[in-house]
Amino acid sequence: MAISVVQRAADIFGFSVEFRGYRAGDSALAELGEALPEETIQGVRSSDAAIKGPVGETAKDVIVRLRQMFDLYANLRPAKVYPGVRPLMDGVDILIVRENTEDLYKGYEFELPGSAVALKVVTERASRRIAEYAFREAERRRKHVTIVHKSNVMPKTDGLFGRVAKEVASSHPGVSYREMYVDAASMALIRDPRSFDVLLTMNVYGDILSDEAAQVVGGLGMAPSANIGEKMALFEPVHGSAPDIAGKGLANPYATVLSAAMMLDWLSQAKGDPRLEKASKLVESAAVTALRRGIATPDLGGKYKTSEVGKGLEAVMVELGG
Ligand SMILES: NC(=O)C1=CN([C@@H]2O[C@H](COP(=O)(O)OP(=O)(O)OC[C@H]3O[C@@H](n4cnc5c(N)ncnc54)[C@H](O)[C@@H]3O)[C@@H](O)[C@H]2O)C=CC1
Ligand SMILES: CC(C)CC(=O)C(=O)O
Repeated sequence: MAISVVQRAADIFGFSVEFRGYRAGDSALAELGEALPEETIQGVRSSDAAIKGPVGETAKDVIVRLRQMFDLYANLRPAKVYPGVRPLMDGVDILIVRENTEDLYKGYEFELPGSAVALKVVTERASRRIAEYAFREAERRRKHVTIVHKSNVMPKTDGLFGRVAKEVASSHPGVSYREMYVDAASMALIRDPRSFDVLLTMNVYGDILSDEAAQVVGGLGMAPSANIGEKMALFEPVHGSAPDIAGKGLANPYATVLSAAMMLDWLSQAKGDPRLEKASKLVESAAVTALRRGIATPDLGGKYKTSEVGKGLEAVMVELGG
């Protein structure tokens, strides 16, 4: 779906795109013996940008590895109410900025006799660069950051993250901020989601809170994401392989389509090509128009299959793109 939408945008705005497909995930493990084959790693490395679909139970060996391998340190997870969806509350527009390379997802787990241990890794460098990213994003939005951690229980690790985030806050006087413990933040996301603009948090909390925020704005089928590094970026829907609905044509494709829009926007800045920015805007506005017209899967109350939503969306792109 992402490919056809990007190709359609390319046709409309007159730029060329070369798509290369690479295997990863459960099927790659079963058929090739590796969830993340070397060819896929090289493919990601040599591309201008990458987009990943759901890969299943081996997600840790694919996406967590790619994030760390290519230092894709900023995980951007917007949670925004689109027309035609059924949100818990209207008017919500949150950007979760999640540190993407450290914390318990670093993968240092050990078994001992009768117990198991995981190391939570937090560095000043990674905390500072993600906080800088979040405050810069807030400057372009509603100028408010909520810093989320649990330093009352983990004063060394989460304490470091919170301290560095507040130091960064002091160099962005135009952006206001508040601090919340993650348990209180998860409650506030339900009770008062409109009070959030940018939510800056650590890796594990960001993973969990972004599923919650997605549900607040209409469900995981509406949640795109970006994994951004200094020079590379990889885009993916927040959701997984949805085994309960897989193969039935029920999966909502908007999360993937909106991830493709994020990719075009990132590429427009990376390449300095305004046609790519126009393409990104067209994909998003076509999604808005299609959703207004009820072109949606059953999770949104629609009656269309995944592929029908894709065709409908492309038709709207052509209509809006001229
Ligand atoms: N970043 C990644 O690659 C991720 C991978 N996963 C993997 O995906 C597999 C399934 O994980 P789950 O915990 O079940 O999470 P999931 O995100 O696949 O599904 C959770 C719920 O959301 C629904 N859902 C997800 N995507 C949807 C869509 N596009 N349209 C409509 N409904 C949708 C599902 O039907 C399910 O009820 C696991 O193997 C997990 O490891 C899960 C989350 C993220
Ligand atoms: C490895 C993934 C399943 C973890 C996750 O849900 C994510 O980081 O998006």
